[in-house]
Amino acid sequence: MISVEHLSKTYGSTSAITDVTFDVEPGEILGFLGPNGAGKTTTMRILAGYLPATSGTARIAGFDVHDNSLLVRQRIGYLPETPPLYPEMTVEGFLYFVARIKGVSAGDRATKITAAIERCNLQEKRHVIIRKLSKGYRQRVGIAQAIVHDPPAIILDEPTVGLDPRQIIEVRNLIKSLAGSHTIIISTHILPEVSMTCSRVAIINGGKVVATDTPDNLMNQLTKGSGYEIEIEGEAALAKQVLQNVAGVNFVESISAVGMHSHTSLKENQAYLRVISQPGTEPGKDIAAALIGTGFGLLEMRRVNATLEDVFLQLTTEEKILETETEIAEAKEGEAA
Ligand SMILES: Nc1ncnc2c1ncn2[C@@H]1O[C@H](COP(=O)(O)OP(=O)(O)OP(=O)(O)O)[C@@H](O)[C@H]1O
Repeated sequence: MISVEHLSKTYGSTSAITDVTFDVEPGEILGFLGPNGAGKTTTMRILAGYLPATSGTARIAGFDVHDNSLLVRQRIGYLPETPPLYPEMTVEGFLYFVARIKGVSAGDRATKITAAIERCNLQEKRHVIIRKLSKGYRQRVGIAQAIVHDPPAIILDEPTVGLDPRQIIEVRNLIKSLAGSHTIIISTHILPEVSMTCSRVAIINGGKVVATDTPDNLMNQLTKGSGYEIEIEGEAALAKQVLQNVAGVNFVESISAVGMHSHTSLKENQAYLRVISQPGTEPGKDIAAALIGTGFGLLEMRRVNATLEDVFLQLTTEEKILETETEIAEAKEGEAA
């Protein structure tokens, strides 16, 4: 339904996005996740036909967003970061206006507007002037204007920014209810938004897509992934040696009480360890047996799964670390010369 290939955009000498490629299947919700300045809004605006790309192509429902921008605009609903609302219009008046410019036939307008109002739970505010609405209701009007012509594809740029926690839940539920019958892209820098709402995620960083997969697959692929937190009685250094030799164990590290998910205060001769297991392995039983078999007291052991936050941090910070290491190496070479 949405197909993006090798899309790049430069603003003067600033490269906003580089070689962005991804697809969104019909009925899917794709989370376009990235930190501030990653290139999310630039990509959303190109997809919505509001900004020309420097190179590459984007197609929605088979139409090129640049060559057929009018046809594309009729087939998408777009909620920009700041919804384009007319504050002096009533909710219903505004939706009539949008339905007309989106090409909804006069005979269909009343039905489609009522459907959008009901879908966005705006019945009570139908005749209220937009200026008088709270931020949460305005956002719902923003979503209503994006769906009023019943487009197959919906593009939402940071749809929950500035909302309070209750409004955020309402807007997320509304977005989820649109999936299936619509294909949706949500751009966000908020991780929970993606794991709660989206079936797939594309992570963008520094203008490049660094991963595209389901949240679960991304977490499974994470090398520094799932494992166990263990509280032992005995010497940490010795326990680490024992655990390093257990099959399925990737590495072992000592952690402080603060690093434990649930912690009690440590007594003398007690330690907390984190064991990271190799992807696809479950060495829990062998870890417990190895510790007890070598005379350690096993006070607590719990499984800890990688979170999307871990994936996100790994994917969006790795390049920086490499850069820094290169910089350090170059600096050292410079010093030696
Ligand atoms: N009109 C512009 N002129 C010059 N540079 C721009 C322009 N718009 C965006 N940029 C730059 O392009 C890059 C990507 O910006 P973009 O707004 O797409 O990121 P974003 O992921 O949406 O960020 P945010 O979450 O902060 O909105 C940034 O470095 C930004 O400074």
